[in-house]
Amino acid sequence: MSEPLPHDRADVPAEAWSGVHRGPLREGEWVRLTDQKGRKHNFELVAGKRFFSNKGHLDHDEMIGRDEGFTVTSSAGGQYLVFRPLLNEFVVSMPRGAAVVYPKDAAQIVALADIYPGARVVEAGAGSGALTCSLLRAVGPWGRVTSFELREEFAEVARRNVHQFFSAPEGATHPAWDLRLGDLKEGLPRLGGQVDRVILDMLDPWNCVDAVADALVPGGIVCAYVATTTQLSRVVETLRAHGGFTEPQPWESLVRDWHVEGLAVRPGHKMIGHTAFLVTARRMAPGEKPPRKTRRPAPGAYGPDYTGPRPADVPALDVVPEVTGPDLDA
Ligand SMILES: C[S@@+](CC[C@H](N)C(=O)[O-])C[C@H]1O[C@@H](n2cnc3c(N)ncnc32)[C@H](O)[C@@H]1O
Repeated sequence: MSEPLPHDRADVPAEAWSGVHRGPLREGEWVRLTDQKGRKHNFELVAGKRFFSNKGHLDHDEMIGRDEGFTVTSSAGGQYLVFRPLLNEFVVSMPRGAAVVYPKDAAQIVALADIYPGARVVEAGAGSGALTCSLLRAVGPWGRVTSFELREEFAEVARRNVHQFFSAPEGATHPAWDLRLGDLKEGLPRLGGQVDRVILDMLDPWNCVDAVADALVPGGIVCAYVATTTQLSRVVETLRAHGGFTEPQPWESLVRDWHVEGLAVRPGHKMIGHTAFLVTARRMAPGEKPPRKTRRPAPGAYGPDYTGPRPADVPALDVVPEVTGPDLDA
């Protein structure tokens, strides 16, 4: 990217930008209380304030100044476990503008899009800033995360949440973060290329594929996060049709809790049914194309010879995927 990295906070040590705090709880920090039924309560510690629940009240002053990891008892005998919230706990309880990337998916994005310390990452949209926090953690203070957001009110929510999580000193932003108001398609070309990773969490990622291809370094990764199968199909086909990316890899992750108590060892009864799909692909070097897969038409697919009706939004494939069993060694 053309602009210099904004490491202008010599007064803030690099480790301060992890979002992790040590030592006694301070006023202004967030805490997470877990009651005896496992219910969570997250709030900011304010001297003189009280936390109320169906088990009476608790004074914030009882918690300020103590090392996290203790139990407090409320005025009506309720017991609460007190810790600072972890990043995955913070993002599901922080104020939201747009829907957030859930922790299980943020973890997959960091792993599958191979986000590393020092990486130059671009994301859109910033939304509520949930994924931004994971990306900033992964690139560290010497990386760069440029977040585009179309809507000013969402950008403001993201700014506040990121600021809150990293507990930035007054007026300081994370040194690796560059939040830009506007459309990724227009802003990306102005970054001057040399982007290592692009993460797209928006309604129409397929419309950004050309801009992403121009910005990514050879070997760079694009990762799209989409909620529906129609979006999934469209973004995969657009990446394929572009020709300058490797075969797109669609993913979904399902996470299930387990109940383990004595001989009662079984999967939990509840799980999050669906969040979104991920698609990753790597940028080829300029002028290079990936080898075409050997394919034969599948009956009933919208292939080159298909002339019947099909949903207006689903493009016909120029090549129809082979119908095979699972390739477990791939
Ligand atoms: C689902 S939200 C993103 C949530 C975010 N990743 C998080 O974890 O908090 C999608 C956001 O993308 C923004 N958006 C949609 N198209 C965009 C574009 N072309 N450029 C920048 N932002 C865009 C929307 O305004 C919306 O806030």
